[in-house]
Amino acid sequence: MRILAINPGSTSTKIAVYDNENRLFVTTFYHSPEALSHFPTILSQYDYRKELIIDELKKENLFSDFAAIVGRGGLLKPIASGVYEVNEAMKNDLRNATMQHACNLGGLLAEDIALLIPGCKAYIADPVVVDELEDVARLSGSPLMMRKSVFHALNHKAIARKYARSVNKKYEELDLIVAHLGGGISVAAHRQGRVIDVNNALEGSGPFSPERAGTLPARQLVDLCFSGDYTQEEIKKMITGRGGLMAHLGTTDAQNVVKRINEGDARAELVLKSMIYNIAKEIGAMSVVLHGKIDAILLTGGISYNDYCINKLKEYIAFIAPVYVFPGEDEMEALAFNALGVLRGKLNCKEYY
Ligand SMILES: Nc1ncnc2c1ncn2[C@@H]1O[C@H](COP(=O)(O)OP(=O)(O)O)[C@@H](O)[C@H]1O
Ligand SMILES: CCCC(=O)OP(=O)(O)O
Repeated sequence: MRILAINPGSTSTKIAVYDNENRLFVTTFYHSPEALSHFPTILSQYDYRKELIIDELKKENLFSDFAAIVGRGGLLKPIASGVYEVNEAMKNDLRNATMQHACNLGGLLAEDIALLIPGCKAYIADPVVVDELEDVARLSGSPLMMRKSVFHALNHKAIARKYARSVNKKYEELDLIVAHLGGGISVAAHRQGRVIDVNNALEGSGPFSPERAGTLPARQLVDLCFSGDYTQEEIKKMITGRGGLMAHLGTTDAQNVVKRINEGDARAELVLKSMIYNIAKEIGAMSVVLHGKIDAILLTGGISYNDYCINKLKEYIAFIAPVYVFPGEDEMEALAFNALGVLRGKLNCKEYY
């Protein structure tokens, strides 16, 4: 059975073709800020990304009899972890999502391309809105504002399961802290297979990241909003897209920041150390959520490739639990294997409504 997995990210689109468990092909299209600047919204990037995918598959002679196409799921209503068939309700919510992120294109692209192939199914798996929060984690200090579960659910679950397999345990038997350290950063407490607390990685909570501001001082933010100096759009960009390393240092590339530190840039050193310090604090917070009973801390995402960052982070957190590093992500395989599980009747396919 052939599966096509599609993962649209803020700066790239990844695709992979699987024949059952065997990966036949994987590639990443990188989209420069200039290339994306022509598109006023995420949705308007749709045709551009779709053509790239189809052209590449045709070029590789891989545009064939896919049994299923599975996309990274977007900013839908809060839902349970699992695989969902793309349907009208989902497409409608993806098209009209108030929060913007390229993953909103995953389900739409999967369905549109599946329609070109007779009998081909379209799914999403573990979208960024997987919500398993405990009730106590949902309240903020204002009844007008609830905390939301928005995070790298697909990679968190894939890495947690991979670690569980490596110690011959089930994910559902373990208490873990997982930190995805990418363009956005999410730190979660996984208690026996459920993500009971996590920072909202997209909308301004938790540590700052290469392109996001994380939690900001609330009163100063209010003053900024009403200063008349910034539009609503500009303030939103300060929170997501142009916050964090980008705001302080003009780059979202953590690798470049480490290079600058090695060249003696003291400002770069302070900012990166502060980002790491804030990640460590969030991991500490999640250790309390798990009552200090933690089997392992798992670090993943692109920044986990970097020894400077990982070593500095370990200096803070190593006392909490053993730390394991899974650089990059396992999202493409997780997407494909989730689709295979459904096609083989081993996983339940859920309905979105
Ligand atoms: N070897 C590396 N050293 C330091 N940072 C890295 C390295 N490789 C990737 N990164 C950083 O990881 C971040 C992107 O992580 P990634 O997981 O690819 O992002 P996303 O979560 O947006 O998919 C960028 O800041 C990038 O510079
Ligand atoms: C939490 C939403 C998904 C997300 O932030 O992904 P990236 O870090 O890849 O932009």
